[in-house]
Amino acid sequence: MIELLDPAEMAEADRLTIAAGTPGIVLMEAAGRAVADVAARSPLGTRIAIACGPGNNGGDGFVAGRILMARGYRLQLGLLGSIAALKGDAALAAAEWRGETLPLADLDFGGADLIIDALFGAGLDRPIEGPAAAAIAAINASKARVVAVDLPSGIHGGTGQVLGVAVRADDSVTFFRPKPGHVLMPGRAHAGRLTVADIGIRPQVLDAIQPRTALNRPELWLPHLPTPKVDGHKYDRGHALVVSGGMTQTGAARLVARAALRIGAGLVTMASPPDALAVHAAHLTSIMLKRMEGAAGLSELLADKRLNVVAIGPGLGPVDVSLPLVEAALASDASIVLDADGISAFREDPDRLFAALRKRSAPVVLTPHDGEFARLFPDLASLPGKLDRARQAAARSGAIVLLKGADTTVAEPAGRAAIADNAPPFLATAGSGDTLAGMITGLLAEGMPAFEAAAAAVWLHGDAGVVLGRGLIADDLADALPRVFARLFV
Ligand SMILES: NC(=O)C1=CN([C@@H]2O[C@H](COP(=O)(O)OP(=O)(O)OC[C@H]3O[C@@H](n4cnc5c(N)ncnc54)[C@H](O)[C@@H]3O)[C@@H](O)[C@H]2O)[C@@H](O)CC1
Ligand SMILES: [K+]
Repeated sequence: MIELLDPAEMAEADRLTIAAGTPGIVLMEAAGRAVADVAARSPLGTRIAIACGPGNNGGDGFVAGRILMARGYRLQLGLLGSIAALKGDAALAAAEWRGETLPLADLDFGGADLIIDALFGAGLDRPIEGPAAAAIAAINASKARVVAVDLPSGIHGGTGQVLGVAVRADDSVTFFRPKPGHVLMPGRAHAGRLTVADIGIRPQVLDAIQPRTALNRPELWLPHLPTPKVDGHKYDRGHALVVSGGMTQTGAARLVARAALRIGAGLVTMASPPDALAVHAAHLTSIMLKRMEGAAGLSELLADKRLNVVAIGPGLGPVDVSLPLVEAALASDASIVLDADGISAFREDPDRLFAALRKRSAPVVLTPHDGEFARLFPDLASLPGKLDRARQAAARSGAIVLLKGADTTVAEPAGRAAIADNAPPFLATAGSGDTLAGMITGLLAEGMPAFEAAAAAVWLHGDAGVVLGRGLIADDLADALPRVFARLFV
């Protein structure tokens, strides 16, 4: 598992390591060396400019400068503030630097082939302005390759937000573990290629820190992915019910149903309003079809306890239709994936949803995009950072909250969260979200725990996008799953 440590957790990792006997300057030496190694992928003769800030990020810059100079690179180093004002490890690192230290404003970024951005890292705590902002503008205007130390300066390590202005790096070199800000947008786009260097912090410090955020990678959920038994039966793999909208909007529900079946549900049944039965009958093959007369009809269907998951929301229709249906689903014992119109149904009264959620024992996964999120959690929508938004929404609602985007974040009420970075831009296409809802539904049907099911579906959906690449449409995503699984289980 790849844990993501926010700046406070990372500072704690440093502190514990130093307390256990490794001096901070030893960590800084290792950090500076890792930066120098990435910079040194550019050949000798490269003209390097190093921009150092007033804290330990700048200290890393001094170390990298010393090492690169010893390797024969031509370089200039500029400092924001004075050497005399440096403290602690940064002061020690600067004392070992034998070259000239220019005022930051005197650095010739335009004449550099490579810029090392060591202005601010984990300690950035306010918007950047003044001379540092001018330096960042000059770095971004230059044609040089940019290597950021820890984080691109201006990106907040916890949220990925830009504070004022931010460096656009080609490479970022971080230490021990990545931060949420390396994965959350726009931080990920600013960071470029990420190198995570070992600087001698022992993974045992994580036992004390207990990080709650991880990168969404298979290690996180693979141990929970159900494997069908050799002597098993389709009834062992769950039975999902997908609730369809009316005659003119049935496609979304079929995307959900197909994805649920493809990913592994034993059986999938489409619950269809009477007017849409003929349309579905013309399209469905391996998915079963049942007639559903309004909310009462849905309740009747859900009296069959073998239906262990309900997917409801995609193409469901306006609030007068959708609200009673969702309330009928919420009153059942089944797990629920609530998406799209099913979420918007509560825009006038989100507390009504939260109250219903508190009464349930089976899990609910909410899968809003930003607009739907703002309908349920208007006060949280403006929080900086998707991670906090998802986490606070999960805590408030008691549901697993999956907040979509290039950095889809899944959070559970107890605080665990996973951030994905594998979705290609082609995934942002009509019906893609319906397929994702279906993938979660299928994994829940098979009995996968809800947080892991949501995280797994996000990753598998992203990988289906990678497998298909340019030209994909949502209809293809479910059908790409066999190839995705083949890659996963090589
Ligand atoms: N022993 C350690 O703690 C280690 C730290 N490391 C480096 O240390 C960095 C963190 O060091 P620090 O905590 O000193 O923090 P930073 O060096 O990131 O920045 C803190 C300094 O910048 C100032 N500052 C913050 N925001 C500003 C703004 N918007 N405008 C102007 N000034 C601003 C602060 O007042 C403080 O002086 C990491 O990112 C990493 O590069 C590495 O050397 C590994 C070891
Ligand atoms: K930096």
